[in-house]
Amino acid sequence: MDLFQWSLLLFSILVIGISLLYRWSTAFNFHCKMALFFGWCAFWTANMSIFLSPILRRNPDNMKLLRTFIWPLKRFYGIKIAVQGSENLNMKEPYVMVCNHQTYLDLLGMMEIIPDRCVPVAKRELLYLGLVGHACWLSGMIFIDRRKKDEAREILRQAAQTMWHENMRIWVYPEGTRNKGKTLLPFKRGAFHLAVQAQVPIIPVVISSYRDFYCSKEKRFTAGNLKIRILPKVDTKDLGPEDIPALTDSIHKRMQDTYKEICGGKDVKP
Ligand SMILES: CCCCCCCCCCCCCCC(=O)SCCNC(=O)CCNC(=O)[C@H](O)C(C)(C)COP(=O)(O)OP(=O)(O)OC[C@H]1O[C@@H](n2cnc3c(N)ncnc32)[C@H](O)[C@@H]1OP(=O)(O)O
Ligand SMILES: CCCCCCCC/C=C\CCCCCCCC(=O)OC[C@@H](O)COP(=O)(O)O
Repeated sequence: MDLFQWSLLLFSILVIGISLLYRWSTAFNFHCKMALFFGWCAFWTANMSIFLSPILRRNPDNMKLLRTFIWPLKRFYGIKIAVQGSENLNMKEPYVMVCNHQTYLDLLGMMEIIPDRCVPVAKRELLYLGLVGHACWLSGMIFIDRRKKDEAREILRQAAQTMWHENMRIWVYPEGTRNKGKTLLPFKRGAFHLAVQAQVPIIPVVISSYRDFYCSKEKRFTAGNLKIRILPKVDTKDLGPEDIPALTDSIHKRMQDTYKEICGGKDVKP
């Protein structure tokens, strides 16, 4: 090999080496940040469960603790959250909040805006996460088993009955699961039945795509910006079960349009 060939080989090795290091460091950074997320949640919920359970009773007011514990995480990650429409939450009465669901990181957005005495509807599996589950239970979260549909509907029916009495707000992810697609999944109807049964308004919330700073497939997690738009309330007064399909569809459309708008009208992927 002559000098030129040697230098070409060296250069190629250098380029491949640097790109491999970059990939590994991006993936390493991603895994560290995700470990921090779960570790942080596990640490604080364990503390809440062990040290505060003797003095706490199951109560939606305890959501304030989770809200406070999660607050520093966005600072560590360098995620700036811009909230639009907070004035739409200035209501004393109970309501149902519906929000799109993309990743576990939605927890940061949810805790950024979740009002007092508002509890999420969560999959029952969370309850089985030991001390994490216990802290969630202490915070008054509503657990449903998504495989037992009748039981899930019954739990939501009971929640509708207690919302006024206990002055509670309920947060539902109507897609029913995390969604990495470009558009929102069709909505499950539980949240809308809940609001109609309780005769409370629905407040749609849309969180923008994480694509610019987070992608689990690419193991990429950098600093970035997130937008949350809280839409004006949708009244359900005098609506009945027959109105639910149209109600669900109209809110889905508004949220889908808003999602596209706050993602800059781009063809977005979370
Ligand atoms: C440091 C801090 C640490 C923090 C620690 C951690 C904190 C974690 C907190 C975060 C928790 C967030 C967790 C998020 C989740 O777990 S999302 C997954 C769980 N949530 C949901 O699944 C809610 C959405 N699902 C539904 O609403 C469903 O509708 C459900 C109630 C589950 C029923 O399922 P399914 O039957 O499949 O629903 P459909 O919508 O397809 O409806 C079928 C028909 O049933 C009718 N229906 C639905 N609901 C009701 C109802 N409540 N009452 C009467 N009838 C109902 C619906 O209308 C359909 O009939 P028609 O087709 O209209 O005739
Ligand atoms: C012995 C097991 C010990 C395991 C310890 C794990 C430690 C976990 C620590 C903290 C848990 C924080 C959980 C955050 C949950 C955020 C809520 C969420 O986003 O759940 C996903 C759910 O909406 C939909 O689930 P799927 O998309 O259907 O999937």
